[in-house]
Amino acid sequence: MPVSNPVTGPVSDGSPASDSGHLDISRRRLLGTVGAAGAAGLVIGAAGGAGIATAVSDDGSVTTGAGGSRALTSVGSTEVVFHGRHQPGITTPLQARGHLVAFDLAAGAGRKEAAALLRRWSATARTLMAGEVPSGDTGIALDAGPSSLTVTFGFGRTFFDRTGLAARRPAQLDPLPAFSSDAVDPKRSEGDLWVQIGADDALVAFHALRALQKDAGDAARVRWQMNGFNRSAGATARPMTARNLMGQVDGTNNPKTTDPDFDRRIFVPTGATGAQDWMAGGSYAVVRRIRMLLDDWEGLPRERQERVIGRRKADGAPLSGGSETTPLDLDKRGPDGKLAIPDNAHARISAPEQNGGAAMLRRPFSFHDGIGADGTPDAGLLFVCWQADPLRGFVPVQRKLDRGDALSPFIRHESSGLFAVPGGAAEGEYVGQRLLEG
Ligand SMILES: C=CC1=C(C)c2cc3[nH]c(cc4nc(cc5[nH]c(cc1n2)c(C)c5CCC(=O)O)C(CCC(=O)O)=C4C)c(C)c3C=C
Ligand SMILES: [Fe+2]
Repeated sequence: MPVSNPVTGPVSDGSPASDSGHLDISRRRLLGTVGAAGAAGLVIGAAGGAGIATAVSDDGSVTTGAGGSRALTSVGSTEVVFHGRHQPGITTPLQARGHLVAFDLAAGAGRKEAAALLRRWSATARTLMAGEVPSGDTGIALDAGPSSLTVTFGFGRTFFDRTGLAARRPAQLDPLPAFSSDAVDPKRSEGDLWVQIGADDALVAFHALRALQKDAGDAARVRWQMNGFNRSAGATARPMTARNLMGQVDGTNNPKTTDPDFDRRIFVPTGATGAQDWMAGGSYAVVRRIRMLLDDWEGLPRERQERVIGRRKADGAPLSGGSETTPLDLDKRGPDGKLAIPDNAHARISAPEQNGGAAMLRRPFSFHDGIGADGTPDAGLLFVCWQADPLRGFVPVQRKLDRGDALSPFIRHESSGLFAVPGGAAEGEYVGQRLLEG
């Protein structure tokens, strides 16, 4: 039976490898132990350097077990493929844990050092995503399977000057406009290089973060780092759209991979010319750390919270009626003659039909970095959105939200980044090779 995923839309549980390179085994029948799997099917042998054993049950599901003696739960066994047309971590279903890290190249490091770094990083990402254990490993993730680990690499505007590649910098990396409601800290913004790590296990995610930081060596140093989370797989009775820390169902109206125009909106086409040629199959990520003013938000009665967004809190259904997936009826009026979805409601203002069709794929993590001296939580959304061109995605929508979104009094954009995320690496290639060696 197909299930719905907040990022990719309906997901078939029949095919082992989906469009997004996700070996989709997590939603199939769980196998308790290799013994149980063996009764149902066949242990087909070891995969990877960690002595991982894979079991196939009679319904075709695949479970991977550490050491061959014990099956992992399906959360641990799910593997996302590193190589492909697009990098992983864009259409991959939201993971429970995330790290966003920006690096600056070290003084004196240029194109040659950057190429060597991307080669090292790609090799590490491929190894860890396959659940293999690199030599000299820290041991942090021993016993765990790949756990849907993804690692995604991007280049910031400043990377191109540092590497002598300014002529190949796409215009899409021109700085985002300043928005009137911004309270952006430059030290926690932008960066030469950006790495997004996601995994369904916190140790697996941290393990990848450590390995990549070590790989950076003398070539690059961390500029900023942010840690995020989402709901764990299996926490709800059925797969459903995620909630954010305001308690809203968030992600409903994301573009779906099955939409006919999905690729055109999210990925740079093959055949792109000029400075964009190396970006074929790539995408642009806008990253915003958005603090939620939770005390103020939680002081609002539920009905007012719902009018701020234009959707019901319980199930995410539009205030114009229907269920979560019913399209917004922006013209519908209540018995009092007022618009059912208020004219400053967040969902109305951000809807593609209000923005000349501008659309983006939102793939955020929540964050919580402790309680401030004033007693308020430093918590909110690590908003990450993907598009083929930020000027036809994030920018027009944020311009409009900036002018009159009912949500604005309850949030604060505290940092910002824009990164060119090249297409995925083919077997034997590293991410960014077409730029760095082209
Ligand atoms: C500029 C882009 C956007 C920012 C920044 C943003 C921040 C933000 N959003 C929520 C909560 C929700 N957003 C929802 C919908 C929605 N938001 C954007 C864009 C930005 N949001 C878009 C394009 C859409 C889809 C609009 C549509 O097509 O209908 C929703 C409704 C459910 C959904 O469709 O996801 C919620 C809830 C927060 C809390 C937030 C900043 C912290
Ligand atoms: Fe939103």
